[in-house]
Amino acid sequence: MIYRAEEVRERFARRGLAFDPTVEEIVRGILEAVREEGDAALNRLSLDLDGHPVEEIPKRAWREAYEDLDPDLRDALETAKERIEAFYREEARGGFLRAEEGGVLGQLVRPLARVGVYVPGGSAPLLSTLLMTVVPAKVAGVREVIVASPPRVHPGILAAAWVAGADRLFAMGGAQAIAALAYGTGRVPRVDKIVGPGNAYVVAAKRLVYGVVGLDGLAGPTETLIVADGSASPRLLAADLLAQAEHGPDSEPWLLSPDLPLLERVEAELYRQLQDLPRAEIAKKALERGGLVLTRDLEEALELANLYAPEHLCLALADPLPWLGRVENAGGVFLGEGSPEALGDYIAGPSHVMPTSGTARFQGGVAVRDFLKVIPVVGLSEGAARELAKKGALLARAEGLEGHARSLDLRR
Ligand SMILES: NC(=O)c1ccc[n+]([C@@H]2O[C@H](COP(=O)([O-])OP(=O)(O)OC[C@H]3O[C@@H](n4cnc5c(N)ncnc54)[C@H](O)[C@@H]3O)[C@@H](O)[C@H]2O)c1
Ligand SMILES: N[C@H](CO)Cc1c[nH]c[nH+]1
Ligand SMILES: [Zn+2]
Repeated sequence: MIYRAEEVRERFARRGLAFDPTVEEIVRGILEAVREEGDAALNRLSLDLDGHPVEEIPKRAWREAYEDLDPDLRDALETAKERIEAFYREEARGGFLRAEEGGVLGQLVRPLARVGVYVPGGSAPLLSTLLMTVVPAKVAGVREVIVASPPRVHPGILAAAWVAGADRLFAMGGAQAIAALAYGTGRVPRVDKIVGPGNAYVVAAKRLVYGVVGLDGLAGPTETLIVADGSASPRLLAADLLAQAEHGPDSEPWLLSPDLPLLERVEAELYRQLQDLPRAEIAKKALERGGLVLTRDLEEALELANLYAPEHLCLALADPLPWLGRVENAGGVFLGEGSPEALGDYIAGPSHVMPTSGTARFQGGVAVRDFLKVIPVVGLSEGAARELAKKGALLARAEGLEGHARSLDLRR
């Protein structure tokens, strides 16, 4: 379906994370049950929803899965892990302590102690998501990373846990896994923060436990928005749209271009490539949620892309670099046809866990900083404290907080 820009503008501008009240009600029930009854509810729910009780899978089984893996796949996992690790080692994470008139001001930067990572496994065993979350957590220095993934956990996920250096892994999925990580049960320890994407149940559960634990964000169904000019290949564009459409019927693939013949050729290519795509039925539904959009020019395409704030923004342009300055809202940017999003999904370097549903307006993707906390340090000299106390007391009295003002008066 080819839309005109005016037909999608309002929809793009209004986008935001919407919650299905039915899902939310189910999830509230699950959270409450796990909080109240712990492991008994966790097991019951896991049996009801996933046909299997919760179990912890020991490291020995991860290593065996790794050793049994096809050597080429093992090598691909190792390369992906090394590239993610190298990318996140670059991220600044040092604190500082600055001398200030005889005293010090600074920031301590500390890794979180225990983090829960959710690795989706309902529709596909996303072993790459394990690497994309556990590796930056370990680079940040998190002591204990606990993985949750729906039973029966795919051997590829176990092997990825081995390669990434996770600490524990529980076969548990959905809202019950989020509840177990947030509240803790007899078997599952309570974590400080939950990181990772998931379906509507997982995302609703994460939102509802925020405050009991920290969150990386609410990454849900994947989406991609490609801006293309006449230089782009219809075959590659269609393949890139289908790559993300196959995630789920709720994925959203969009292509924006001022070139109508290009859009028409991509439409024909999509039908052609769908013929033998194993997940064609899923991809077709996703294609109905997204679409092809004819824009006036590339400026309008970029303006709409910023309104939409996609998880992935792909610039399939002859010369993409000069357009980077126009990008305001995106989870990640992919420059040119040689940098397809599917490479970002697996092996380019940055984590593929990126903000969806327009949350890229205010949130970036998973990175080392998600696993750190910043603690300010104030150590003023007597002279500096005396100097600042007078103005501080004035501010306190302006707020009507006499107790604060008196505390400061005593320093003068
Ligand atoms: N944005 C990102 O960074 C990113 C990355 C990877 C994946 N994703 C998205 O993650 C999602 C993964 O979803 P998934 O479904 O494949 O796996 P999932 O692991 O998130 O969900 C499966 C779980 O959902 C629960 N569930 C299913 N139906 C239920 C019901 N009726 N009631 C209660 N609970 C129910 C089950 O307990 C099951 O274990 C996809 O939408 C994918 O696009 C996003
Ligand atoms: N595109 C998904 C969300 O960014 C990540 C993924 C995992 N495996 C394949 N793709
Ligand atoms: Zn993907």
